[in-house]
Amino acid sequence: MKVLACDGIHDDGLALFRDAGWEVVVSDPIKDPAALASALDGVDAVLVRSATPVTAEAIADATKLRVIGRAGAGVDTIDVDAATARGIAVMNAPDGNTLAAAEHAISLLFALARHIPKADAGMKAGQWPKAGLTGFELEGKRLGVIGLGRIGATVARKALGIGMEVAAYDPFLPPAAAAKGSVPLKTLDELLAWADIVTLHVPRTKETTNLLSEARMRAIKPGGYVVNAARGGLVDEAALLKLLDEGHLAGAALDTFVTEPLQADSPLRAHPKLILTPHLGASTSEAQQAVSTILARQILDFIDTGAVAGCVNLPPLTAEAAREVGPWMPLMSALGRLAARLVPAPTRLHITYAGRTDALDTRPLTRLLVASLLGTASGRITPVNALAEAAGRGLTVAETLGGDGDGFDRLLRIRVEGDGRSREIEATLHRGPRVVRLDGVEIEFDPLANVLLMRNEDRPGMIGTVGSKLGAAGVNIVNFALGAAGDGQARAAITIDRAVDDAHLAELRATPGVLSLQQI
Ligand SMILES: NC(=O)C1=CN([C@@H]2O[C@H](COP(=O)(O)OP(=O)(O)OC[C@H]3O[C@@H](n4cnc5c(N)ncnc54)[C@H](O)[C@@H]3O)[C@@H](O)[C@H]2O)C=CC1
Ligand SMILES: O=C(O)C(=O)COP(=O)(O)O
Repeated sequence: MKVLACDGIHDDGLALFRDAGWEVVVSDPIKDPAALASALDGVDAVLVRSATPVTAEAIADATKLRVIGRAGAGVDTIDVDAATARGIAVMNAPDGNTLAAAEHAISLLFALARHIPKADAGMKAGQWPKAGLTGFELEGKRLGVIGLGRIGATVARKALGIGMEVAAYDPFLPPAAAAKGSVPLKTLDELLAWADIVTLHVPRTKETTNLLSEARMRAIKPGGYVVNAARGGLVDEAALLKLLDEGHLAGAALDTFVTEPLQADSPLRAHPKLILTPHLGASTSEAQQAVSTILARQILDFIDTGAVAGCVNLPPLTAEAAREVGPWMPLMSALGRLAARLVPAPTRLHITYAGRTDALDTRPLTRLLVASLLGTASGRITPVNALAEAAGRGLTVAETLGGDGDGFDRLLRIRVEGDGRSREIEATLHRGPRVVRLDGVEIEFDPLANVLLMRNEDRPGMIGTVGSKLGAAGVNIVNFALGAAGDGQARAAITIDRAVDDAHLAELRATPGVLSLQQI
C-alpha cells in the first residue's frame, strides 16, 4: 500500500503508515492537477493540508485511490463531489487543530487591540514607536462569533475568560447544543449591529462565500473590527479594503485569503489597518502532531477493518460495529456478484436482514452489496458511491430489518428484480459464507467458490450424467447440492474445484434434461 503525503504532514502520522508496512512518499504541495494526477498513480491514500487542491481532474484516473485525507478541518480544497462520484472516501481530522485555530484567533484579537505587529516592526526598524500605538482593552468589549462549532465555541469560551461579552450567529447549531451553551445566539443582522469585533469560524461553502459582503460589513458598528482565521473568500477582500479606507472599520486581521499564497503585490499587504498572517491557524506542533496521527489512524482502520471515523462522505461505523459486520462483508460482495449474474439489469433490490439484528449496522453491508451488484456492470463502484450510483441507474434499494431467521441466528434474504426476472437468494454465515436457499429451493453452497447453478428436469440419472461430463472436462466436484423445485424441476448448485471452459459449458448445457446452467 502506498500513501502520498503533500503539504508538510507531521512525521508522527507518517510513522504510523510506515509501521503498518505502507510505502510513504513525501511531496511538496502539488498545485497543478495534471502533476497531481500523475503523482497519484498507484497511490492508495493521499494526505493534504490546504496547499494542494484535490480537483476532479487530479483524481479522474486515480484507479487505486481509496482515501483522500485532509490533515486538518477544512475540505474546501478537495472536490468532495468528484471524490464521492469516483467512490473515494474523504476524511478529515477537525478535532486535532481546534485549540490551535482558536488560540490564533484570540492572538489576532490581542494583536489588533494592542498594535503588536506595528510595535514590533517599529522596534526592529530602530524606532521607539510608542506614540500613536495606544490600543484598547478587550475586557468588556463585545465579540460576535459567526459559526459556533468546535473553533467558534472555543474562541467564545476563551473570550469569556478574558472578560469579553460574547454572542454568536449559527443557524445550524443542533438545538441541544444551542440550549446548553452559555453564548446567546442572535440573527446575523443583530450580531453585526451588536458586536465591536466580528470573528468568523465557518467552513467555506457556496453559502458562506462572501458571507461578510460589503453590505454586511457596513452593518457592523462604525469603528468595528473583523477577524478571519477561518477561510479565504468568507470576507469580500475588496470591500474590506474599501471600508477600512473609508474609516468605517477600524481594523481587521486575516489569516486566510481568497488566493493562497497571497500574491506578492496584493493591496492587502500594504494596508496599515490590516494584520496578516500566512494561514497559521493550525500551525502549532501539537495540532500538526494531532491531525496527522488522528488522520493516519482513521485511514489505517478504514482500510484494515472497515471502521469509519472522520469521513465526510460515508456514515460513521465504530470499531465495535465494524467487528460485528466484518465477517459479513465477503458474503455481501459474493452475493452482489451472484445477484448480478442472476439478474444482469436489476431495477429493484430488496434486502431483508432477518433473525438477530441487534448491534447490526446494516448500512455498510447494504452499500457493499449494492456496490458489488453494480460493480460487475461497469465503472468503479465502492460503498462510497454505491447508493448514488444505484439511484442514477434506476435501481431502487429497499431494506427490511427483522423477521423470522428460519432457525438461523441471522439470515439475509435478497430479492433482485429486473427485465421481467425476479430471483431470491437466502444466505447466512454458517462455517463461512453460505447460500441456503435459491428461489425458495433449499440448496446450500459457498457463494465465494466456483459454482455451477443448474435447473434441470427432476428425473433419475441427472447427477451421474452431469458428473461424468465434468469428470471428462477434468473438473472435480467438491459438492453437489440438489433440491426439488416442486414443478417437475430441480435446482442444483455444483461446487467445483476450477472453472469450466466455454466448450465444456456448452456441452453441459446441451445435456438432455438440463434446462439452464450458469457458472458463477
Ligand atoms: N486558519 C486555519 O488554519 C484553520 C481554519 N479552519 C477553518 O475553520 C472552519 C471551522 O472549523 P470547525 O470549528 O472545526 O468546524 P465546525 O464544523 O465544528 O464548526 C463550523 C460551524 O459553522 C456553522 N455554520 C455553517 N454554515 C454556517 C453559516 N452559513 N452561517 C453560520 N454558521 C454556519 C456550523 O453550524 C458549525 O457550527 C473550518 O471549516 C476551516 O475552514 C480550521 C482549522 C484551522
Ligand atoms: O484545518 C484547516 O482547515 C486549516 O485551515 C489548516 O490549514 P493547514 O493544514 O495549516 O494548511
